[in-house]
Amino acid sequence: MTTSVAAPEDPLLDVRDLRVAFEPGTPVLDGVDLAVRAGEVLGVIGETGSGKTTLARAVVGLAPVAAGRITVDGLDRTALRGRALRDARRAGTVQYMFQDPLRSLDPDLTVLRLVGQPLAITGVPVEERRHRVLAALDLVGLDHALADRRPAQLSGGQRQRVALARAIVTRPRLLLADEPVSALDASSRNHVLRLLDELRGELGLAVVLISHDLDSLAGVADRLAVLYRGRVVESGPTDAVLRSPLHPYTALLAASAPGGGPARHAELAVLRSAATRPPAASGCAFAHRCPFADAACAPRPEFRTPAADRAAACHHAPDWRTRLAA
Ligand SMILES: Nc1ncnc2c1ncn2[C@@H]1O[C@H](COP(=O)(O)OP(=O)(O)OP(=O)(O)O)[C@@H](O)[C@H]1O
Repeated sequence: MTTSVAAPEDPLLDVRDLRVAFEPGTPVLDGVDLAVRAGEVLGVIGETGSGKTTLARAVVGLAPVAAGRITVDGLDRTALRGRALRDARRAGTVQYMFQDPLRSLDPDLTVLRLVGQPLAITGVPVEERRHRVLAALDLVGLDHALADRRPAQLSGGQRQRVALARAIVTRPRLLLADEPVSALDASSRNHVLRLLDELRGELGLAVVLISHDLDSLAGVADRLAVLYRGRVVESGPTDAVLRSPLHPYTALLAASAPGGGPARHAELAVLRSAATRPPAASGCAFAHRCPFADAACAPRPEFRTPAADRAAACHHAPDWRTRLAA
């Protein structure tokens, strides 16, 4: 079952039919497909518990993959074991920026040591390490004078940049940034998002940008994947997805975002009007909350636009909007 759209060129990250379960029989990710090209930012949005962090952790080998395939630059990472897995991790091709830099950065280490850690692991000599750390600090706009400070002596925005410098110091091909701006004020948030945008161009990075906040993604993500209860319910170019959502859940997210306008408020009222029922074990993941759900929603849904650049896991994707207007 496929609910996302493969990028037109060979993707750098290709996730197919991914299933992750911490307990048997209760998948946290249930048949996720997504693809990201080099130089592209894919925004992954979804409410709390939808599986965003688990998706990123699965890509870096930190979550139990029950089925499916994760390919990075042509290498099937789910097939790696033992030494091959260790080597792939140490190579630093894929970097994961943790959600909370205050907790993920060792409080006892200086910025120089923190950012240099991934290089130390790969055996880069001290002098070269220093040189590359300072170059990474330049890239993220941090003054070299901060190199001797520890995390507690930095602002939230500076800490987030240290986390970013640490993530790019190995010159990765793929960066998974998990809520990189959620703890920041508006000005630092814009700064870090702009930085990510520049870095993907300068380094040809493929970026998976995870957020529960549509506003943070709207300005920087080329495409969006909307996660709901462990499934990608909609994917496509950001502007198109936000302008005319194909899935009622995406419409609910878009209408709830600030600046929706009166038309969106009316839509929101309808979308929120459905009485919530217990979720069904099969079929559409959103049916229990959807005002348009009917018997047609019992099989697992898939809809694609004729140009195949957008997809939605909704049987009613072509017609629910007309019913909304009726
Ligand atoms: N190690 C684990 N063991 C058991 N269940 C887990 C584990 N990690 C995550 N989960 C469960 O998987 C589901 C998805 O969690 P995940 O952290 O991926 O969601 P999320 O979308 O990133 O949420 P948030 O926006 O709150 O960070 C949740 O129900 C969570 O309780």
